Amino acid sequence: MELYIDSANIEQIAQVMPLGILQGVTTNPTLIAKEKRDFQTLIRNIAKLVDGKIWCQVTSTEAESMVNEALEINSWAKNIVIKLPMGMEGLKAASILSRKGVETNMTLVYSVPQAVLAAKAGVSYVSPYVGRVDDTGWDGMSLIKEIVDVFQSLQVKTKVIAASIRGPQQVIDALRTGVHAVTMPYQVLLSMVRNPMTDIGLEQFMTDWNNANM
Ligand SMILES: O=C[C@H](O)COP(=O)(O)O
Repeated sequence: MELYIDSANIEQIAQVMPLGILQGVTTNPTLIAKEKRDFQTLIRNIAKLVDGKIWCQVTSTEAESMVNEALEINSWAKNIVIKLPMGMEGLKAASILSRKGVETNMTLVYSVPQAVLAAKAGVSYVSPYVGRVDDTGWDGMSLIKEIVDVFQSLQVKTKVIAASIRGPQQVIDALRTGVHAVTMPYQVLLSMVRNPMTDIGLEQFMTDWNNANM
């Protein structure tokens, strides 16, 4: 079971990595853009905080440029791995990069056929978007389950990382499908940690402890 935080925010990442429960960080161009910092500097700084992988997406649109960009990003730190967008160019780039031994993750996966093609291109991970599928009126979790089942029955080595997660229960539902990994936003991770009953219980313990005349 691999868990990642879906964030490019240094403060959030610095807070959660020491928990020792995450295998790394996933980013995307939207998350990077939100930080309003120099791309390379930001990724290098995140890489220093992360004991694990930092997934960084290329923004080029043609396979050849995607490959060059991926190789450049990949050279910034040892733990940086590459996200490619699903499509003809992404598949081409994935095939080239996998032959070069660069670890890749095919993102924006919305169907089992897309996941199968990405696996054939040699990606290490596919990222189906649970929340965004739900937004369209379809069932994101069923998509995850179908991809996991097809990969298992075909003995495909590519791992499935459930992305676009909107709440703690979705993390658990995704894990119950047999998915290899889940990436979640900071707020979802906090919601998994916290429970009002835990807070009430701890407050009671401390009150009783402090009131005791020992
Ligand atoms: O990069 C993939 C993200 O997990 C997408 O999540 P989002 O739908 O919350 O933007």
